[in-house]
Amino acid sequence: MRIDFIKCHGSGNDFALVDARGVARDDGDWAVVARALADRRGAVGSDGLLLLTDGDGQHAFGMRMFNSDGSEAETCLNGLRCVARAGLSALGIDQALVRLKTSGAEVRRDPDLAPGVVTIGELAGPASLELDDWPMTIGRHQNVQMPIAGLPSDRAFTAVAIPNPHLIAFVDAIDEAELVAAGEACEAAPHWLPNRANVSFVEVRGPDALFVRTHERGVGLTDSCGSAMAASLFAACLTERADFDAEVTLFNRGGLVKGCAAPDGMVRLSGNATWEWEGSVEVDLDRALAGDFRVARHFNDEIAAWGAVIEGV
Ligand SMILES: N[C@@H](CCC[C@H](N)C(=O)O)C(=O)O
Repeated sequence: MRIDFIKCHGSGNDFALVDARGVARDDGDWAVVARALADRRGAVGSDGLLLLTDGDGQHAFGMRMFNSDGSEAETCLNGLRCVARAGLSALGIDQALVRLKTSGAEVRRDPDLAPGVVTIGELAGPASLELDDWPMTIGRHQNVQMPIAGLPSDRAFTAVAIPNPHLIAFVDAIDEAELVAAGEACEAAPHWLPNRANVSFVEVRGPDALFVRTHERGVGLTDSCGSAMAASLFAACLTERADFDAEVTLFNRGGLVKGCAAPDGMVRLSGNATWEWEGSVEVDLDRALAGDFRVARHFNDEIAAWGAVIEGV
């Protein structure tokens, strides 16, 4: 099967984005396409697959996101900016309500954060602390700033769903091996955490700056995770490391986004949605392999504009 897609990224979290509006395809097939296009040893390579999907009576369009292991996530906030750019542009509108797997989000075109950097604002949430929904069965209904016995780390974690599940620990300095060990313990889907979780270590870099490093569910370490940045900002405000209703810069290995969390759990992010190239690829569904691929267009100006942003970080 031949698939047309755009290779894009939000803050260095990179995706293959497919316009799937009007396309009837099994979820199982999309999971295989995700594994094929996200395979870093394969023809394309990415952190996951994004689908721009049809809207409904309430939503202008929808988004689905598949991790590189083929699992479907409830949301993806770096990916949402990319899907929003494609959806807003396809419909010729500046803002929209977007349908997600289990929730919705508002998106809008924001002023460019730097010359030539297409920028999208998104409002997601409310962030929830209720563990029964994950489910996470650890003998309490919330986990704010407390160690979790099943993890190979005795740090204090805060559990936030937005609505995908995140475990967040504030640290003085990020120990990547420790982060990976905690992430992999969650990836094993232990009996107390059957739906797994994203795990982030966060450094507080002043009253209005956080640095977030994430081991993503279904992927592993990524350069950036938008929902982790949103969940980390909410956790930082909740534990008085940052202020509600104040703008905070959320740095990561891939760049940065601007964020603002409200006490009701709604989190606003504003960041890039950058096109790298567009093309098509042959996917062998039986073997989950991406084969012959052709690039129709490179977006070198956008790549350079984003490059200038991260050079300054
Ligand atoms: N990178 C994403 C989140 C992708 C989904 C996540 N791995 C999960 O399974 O919850 C983001 O930018 O939010």
